Amino acid sequence: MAAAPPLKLPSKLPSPKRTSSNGSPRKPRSLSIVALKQNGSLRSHGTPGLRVAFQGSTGAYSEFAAKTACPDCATVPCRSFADAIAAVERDRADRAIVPVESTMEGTALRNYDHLLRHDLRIVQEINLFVHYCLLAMPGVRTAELRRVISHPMALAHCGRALERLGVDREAVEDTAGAVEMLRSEQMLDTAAIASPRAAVIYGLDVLAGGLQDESWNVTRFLLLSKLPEPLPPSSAGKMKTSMVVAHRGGSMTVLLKILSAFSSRDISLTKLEINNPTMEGKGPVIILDVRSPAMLKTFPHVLYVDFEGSIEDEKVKEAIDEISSFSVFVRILGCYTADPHIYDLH
Ligand SMILES: O=C(O)C(=O)Cc1ccccc1
Repeated sequence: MAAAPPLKLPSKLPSPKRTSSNGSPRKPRSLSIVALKQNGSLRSHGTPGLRVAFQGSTGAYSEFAAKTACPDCATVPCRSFADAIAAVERDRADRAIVPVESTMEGTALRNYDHLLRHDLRIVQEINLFVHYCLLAMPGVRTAELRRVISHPMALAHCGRALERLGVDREAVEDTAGAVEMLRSEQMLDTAAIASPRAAVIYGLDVLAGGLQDESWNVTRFLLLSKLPEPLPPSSAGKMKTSMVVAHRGGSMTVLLKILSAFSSRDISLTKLEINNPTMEGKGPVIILDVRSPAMLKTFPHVLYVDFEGSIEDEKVKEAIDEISSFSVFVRILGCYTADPHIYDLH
């Protein structure tokens, strides 16, 4: 895998609006949670009662992102991201939300892998500032800590702070799940890294805030749907398209051809990530070819490409046709309105 280029959100979003999704950044919103039981038909983002599945427990960052994207939705906690996808596939949720990249760590390839194996489409993106706090059981002091637990991304984003603390690190499924675990097992030598809101929800003490190694810490989430949605009107804002290009050899040649197809038509790329897992001794990338009959295919080389424009634009169609003619596999992952905001929920 090529080194993941950090997301350059400041330059992509010239004057990002740090927006509180509820108009009051400090006040926790009450979240409505539904169990994984209901049946229902597909609803659009704005519809009250839309069910959005996320990986984690109540208070996870993904849940905040879901509430930001669809303020009136009911969130559906799931044990894993695979379960969140399954919830949508089995109509127990209308959408799934997934963190796919962060300014500090680049692309979360594991989550992309899940996305590629299923027939879901990206229908919206959400950029969220992520602030991490160190949370412990009431009364516990920092000097008493031996261990810190959290989601792997949170542990990675707070590496320097954890080194200074000199504690063991343990990865768990999600940040809020870590807080829940502290609470239910009454752990007195362990802290969790999670949001200030998780501290309020679970009644823990905040021992420290701003734990992330870099203050500019934005995570990009994608909202996924089972069925295609009508493209938003052009008045809704700039459109963006995500696609995957997979092939069996000559990464550099394919890369140059892709760049040429886009640059010759003046189409701006907002993401370009090369994934060559077999070069690291890992298995190939598995992608569902959604054309009929749908089938799983394996590829040693994959490129994730996001660009400005809609699949209905003539020049975008031409670029995709040109790329498809290079004996590569192309799948459009979604076409959606580019999010001009960076939401701040701390
Ligand atoms: O664990 C969570 O709370 C999540 O939603 C995953 C995550 C972790 C860290 C940053 C963004 C999302």
